[in-house]
Amino acid sequence: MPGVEVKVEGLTKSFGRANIWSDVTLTLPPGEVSVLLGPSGTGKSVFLKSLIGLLKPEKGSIVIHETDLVRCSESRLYEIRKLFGVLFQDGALFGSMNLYDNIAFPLREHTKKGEAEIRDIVAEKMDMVGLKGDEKKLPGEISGGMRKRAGLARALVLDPEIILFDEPDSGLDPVRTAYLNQLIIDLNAQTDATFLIVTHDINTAQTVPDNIGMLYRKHLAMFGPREVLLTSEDPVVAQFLNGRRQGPIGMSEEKDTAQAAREMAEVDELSGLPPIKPQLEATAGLPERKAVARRQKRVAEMMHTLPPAAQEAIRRSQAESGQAAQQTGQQPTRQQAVGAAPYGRPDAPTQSIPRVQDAGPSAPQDAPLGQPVPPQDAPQGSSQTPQQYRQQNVQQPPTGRAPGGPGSGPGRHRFR
Ligand SMILES: Nc1ncnc2c1ncn2[C@@H]1O[C@H](COP(=O)(O)OP(=O)(O)OP(=O)(O)O)[C@@H](O)[C@H]1O
Repeated sequence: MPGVEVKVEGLTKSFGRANIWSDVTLTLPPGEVSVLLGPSGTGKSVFLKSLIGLLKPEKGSIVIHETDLVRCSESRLYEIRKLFGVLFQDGALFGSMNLYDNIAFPLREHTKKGEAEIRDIVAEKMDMVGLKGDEKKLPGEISGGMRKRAGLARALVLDPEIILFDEPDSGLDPVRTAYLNQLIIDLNAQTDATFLIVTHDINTAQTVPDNIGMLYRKHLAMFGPREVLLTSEDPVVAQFLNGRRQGPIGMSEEKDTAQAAREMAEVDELSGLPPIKPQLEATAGLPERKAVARRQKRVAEMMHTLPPAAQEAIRRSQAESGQAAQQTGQQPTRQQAVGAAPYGRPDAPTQSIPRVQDAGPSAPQDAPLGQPVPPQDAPQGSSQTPQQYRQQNVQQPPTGRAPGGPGSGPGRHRFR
């Protein structure tokens, strides 16, 4: 099923008096792969949970298929949640069920399909994630990477239009992460669903997404084509992409302005960025990602609004993929042709990460909050029970409102 656009506008979430982020505005383009980065504790998981209606933002809107999830009825929210597949960090499998039953579970819970049809669907999804033959294994008997792939197969069985990945690479070695990243791109080619991945892994951010966003200092500091963030020389981005201690991001909170400025002055190479890596392509033999052509057209239309370094990187990658197509005897794609057209206003400004000195004082991200954590936010172990699944899973009707801030109001209408 083709992916759907997700339009987030002016979204604000607090727990009691502690604001997590404010005024988050972004659009996940249909069928494209987007990554959300950000230092620990900046509210990436809270954002994912808000998208699927497990948490209720107090301001703003999340519009999917013309429904605002923040304000719609519980029954409509229940319908919209069926469009989502979610890969939780640990796969969130039921420890007592084998992989087959785990993956069949949503079909048995939410559809009237017979066992023969369920068998075909489970077999197809297990094959897609490379788990054919492992049906009888229990979650405790397999590796973390296999558990993630089983969780992914379970997220796929209802043919979701949107798939959310909460740190798919956590706990995996670099080789397994590389395989999983290729699997994500291959699944995007096969499903054309809209993907949003929360990750800390720089290699994932560099090679997988079409778009990258970054949460920082309680705001969405940036969201746009991958080349914008990957070429940004902003100190926060440079520190994050290089995994350095020196810079504005501290251990558990942002550093104060003076300390960050001292470190910046002491270390000259802080402005450098790692080279841009080519984006992964779907494995040979699979269908081409439909999102690629749509994205190229979209990016060509917004090219004049992007910073010069991002424009240059986009042109370079289009030229490289055009050359690769020529070498393999393929026609250059329509997008490569679009990329060769002249661009207007190459120096137009775009949104950037706020400098340290621009930002106000910040509270420690890990400060204890005066509000009880709702059940769905409890830490997940390596397995769960069907009852926990029913509490947490997006395909279940909400059992009650998660505590949010006081009241809800109209969001500001501003798109990035
Ligand atoms: N239900 C809740 N009640 C109160 N505070 C919460 C709740 N859920 C999350 N928080 C707080 O919100 C903040 C952001 O948490 P979140 O898990 O979204 O961060 P994150 O960016 O995903 O972090 P990490 O990268 O370390 O996983 C944290 O300070 C956390 O304690």
